[in-house]
Amino acid sequence: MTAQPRLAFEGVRKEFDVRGAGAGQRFVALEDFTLAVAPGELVTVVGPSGCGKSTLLDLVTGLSAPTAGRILLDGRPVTGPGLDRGIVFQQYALLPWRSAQGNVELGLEGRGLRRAERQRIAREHLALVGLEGFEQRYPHELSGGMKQRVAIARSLAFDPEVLLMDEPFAALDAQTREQLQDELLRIWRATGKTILFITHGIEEAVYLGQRIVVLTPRPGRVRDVIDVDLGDRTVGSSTDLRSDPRFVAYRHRVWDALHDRPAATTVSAGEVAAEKEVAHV
Ligand SMILES: Nc1ncnc2c1ncn2[C@@H]1O[C@H](COP(=O)(O)OP(=O)(O)OP(=O)(O)O)[C@@H](O)[C@H]1O
Repeated sequence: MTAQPRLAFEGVRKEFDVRGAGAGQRFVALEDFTLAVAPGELVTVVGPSGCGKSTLLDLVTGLSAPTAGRILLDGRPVTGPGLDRGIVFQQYALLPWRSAQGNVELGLEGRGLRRAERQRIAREHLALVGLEGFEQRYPHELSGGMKQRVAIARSLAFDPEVLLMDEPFAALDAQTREQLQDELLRIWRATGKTILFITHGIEEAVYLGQRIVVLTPRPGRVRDVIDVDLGDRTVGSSTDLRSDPRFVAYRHRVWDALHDRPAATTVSAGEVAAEKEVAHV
């Protein structure tokens, strides 16, 4: 990568104090995490439960600081939270007493924008996520998928440099999840945002990522970084793409990396192999 990365992790390590049994010791959650994410790139991070995926996002949001190493956003060290990073969690975190429009406007308050301007930006972003006509609905009047669309609109409305997504579709049913994956790809293409997407799901990591970072369990280290080339991913052709031999080959490669099998045993792209279903490892 020659241009300056949008987001760079340089030898990031995160330790926690151990409580209870083993108190006084330090627990290493992430070790030597190094990665450069280019502007406009969509990178997925996949790893087993407890490998430090959420810890990694906390570090990028600036909610916690690395024990060693550093994180740079456009070349500047991350030292705390900021509006240059938007985050979407698994739980939608919408305010129940505010409409969809009101929830999206929330992120824009305190930015010195006039009310009419906030309303316009919120409406535009609700339209971007396919919620035109639902602006006045309250969270309890929206489906899980719609709530997550509102959360995505809210994160994009203040125009962050980077969108951080922490298993955003994990709580949704399979069909809604696939729909929102397509929506995310469409939104990503429309906005050109840099996205770091954390997931448990191998298939989700392959479907969305231009690159997939595979983490090892305790401590979380980069086990593999896989470039994904699936040709022209036409949104809406997800069923076909998921059964494409190249897609299946990538799934196997990620599965092997997660199970610490050497790369030599992985199937090559184009090779058709039996499907293994590993939603959670
Ligand atoms: N504040 C903390 N204090 C002590 N240990 C912590 C703290 N936060 C996380 N950990 C530990 O660090 C490890 C990584 O946790 P993290 O939540 O980042 O994993 P994860 O990959 O996101 O897991 P999951 O996929 O289950 O959500 C875990 O073993 C967890 O217990």
